[in-house]
Amino acid sequence: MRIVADENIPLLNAFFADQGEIATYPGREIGREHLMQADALLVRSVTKVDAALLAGTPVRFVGTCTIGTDHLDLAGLAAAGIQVASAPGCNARGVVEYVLSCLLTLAERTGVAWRTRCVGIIGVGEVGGRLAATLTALGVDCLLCDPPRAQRGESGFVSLDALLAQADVITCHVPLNKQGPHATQHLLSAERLAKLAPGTWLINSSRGPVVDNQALASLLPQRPDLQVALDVWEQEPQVDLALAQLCALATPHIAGYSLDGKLRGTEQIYQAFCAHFQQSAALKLDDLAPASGLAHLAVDEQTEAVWALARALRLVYDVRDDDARFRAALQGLPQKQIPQAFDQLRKHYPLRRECSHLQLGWLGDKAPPAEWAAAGFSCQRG
Ligand SMILES: NC(=O)C1=CN([C@@H]2O[C@H](COP(=O)(O)OP(=O)(O)OC[C@H]3O[C@@H](n4cnc5c(N)ncnc54)[C@H](O)[C@@H]3O)[C@@H](O)[C@H]2O)C=CC1
Ligand SMILES: O=C(O)C(=O)[C@H](O)COP(=O)(O)O
Repeated sequence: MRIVADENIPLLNAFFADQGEIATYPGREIGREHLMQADALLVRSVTKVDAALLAGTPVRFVGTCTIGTDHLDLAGLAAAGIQVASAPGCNARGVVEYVLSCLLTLAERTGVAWRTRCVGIIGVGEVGGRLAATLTALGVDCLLCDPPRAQRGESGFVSLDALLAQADVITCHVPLNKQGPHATQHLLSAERLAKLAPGTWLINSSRGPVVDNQALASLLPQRPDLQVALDVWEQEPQVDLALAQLCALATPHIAGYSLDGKLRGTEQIYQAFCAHFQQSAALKLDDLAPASGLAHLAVDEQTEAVWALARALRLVYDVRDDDARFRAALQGLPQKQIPQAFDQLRKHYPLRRECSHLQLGWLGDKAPPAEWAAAGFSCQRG
């Protein structure tokens, strides 16, 4: 068995060394010449894979250790008889924590309490669904928009235009679909952006083209009331630095970059690979993942739950650090050098664990507030 893989897949050897011979390359550089003897191709989001890339190669399995699949030509690969697997939900919690951190930061900067804002979630799948559950547990009002789910008869959704008119915060969690009845390319078009209510906070951590970046860059100089956080960019790894300058928060596509999320992605693809090649999937992430490196925070009945949660979140993840690194690395660079600097920020991303690695030590006599557990934090006595 020969496996070709992106060099940025963590625990690649730990999971796959027993399965065959592994050759790794930078994800953006994987070409047909590397695949002429490969049975399986394992990628992340930066490798564009279509039937033409694989034509004439023995590759019969493609696994992407990511949630998004817009870099894969799913229809073409299926027509060519190539099995494709992705890692649904693997880093969804990381994205939720990124959004929470954006809310805390924008609240601090504007002086508007984030818990009083109505959050409009566009795309209510793994990420949007977990975000809605977390915010609801914290007492935040949410509006949900997901036409594919509404069309399947599920209730509780509003139309996109109703959401845009009513929400104080808009956060996008849709896949990038260029065609079809629910296409998402430029879902936030120039026309829709122009209608954003005064003081709206807009967060995009889905895919760059979901928001018309050129229209946003034209709008923002006339709308200083809008607060925009962009994690994804229309021409990645190229970034429009003028747009980044106008954003309140700018990061290099790292919303889901918790180590936990990346490792779950590798494990999910290992399982799919073993199922495809009829191998037993004997290895478990719990046995291979590095120790948790728990952070601790002691709280008691006098501590306001929301204050404690904000403090807890800052201990594990702070989007301001990613924003500062992004601006320090990219500002003033000639355009030609931006893609490499963008990729370097992602390749050398600091260790980040999820909130499940934070222990809230409860010192009170009564039971700890239920909303903490509901919001995804573990709380133990002492
Ligand atoms: N910035 C980052 O680091 C990360 C970005 N992502 C992006 O986030 C996207 C969403 O992730 P998940 O929630 O896990 O995907 P998911 O597939 O579980 O959920 C997506 C939801 O969007 C809905 N949807 C589709 N078209 C829509 C439309 N036109 N309007 C409103 N809703 C629509 C779907 O019905 C579905 O419920 C991924 O496809 C990926 O592109 C995911 C992980 C990390
Ligand atoms: O899972 C997804 O979808 C994402 O957007 C990942 O965060 C992408 O990470 P890379 O594959 O670009 O490392």
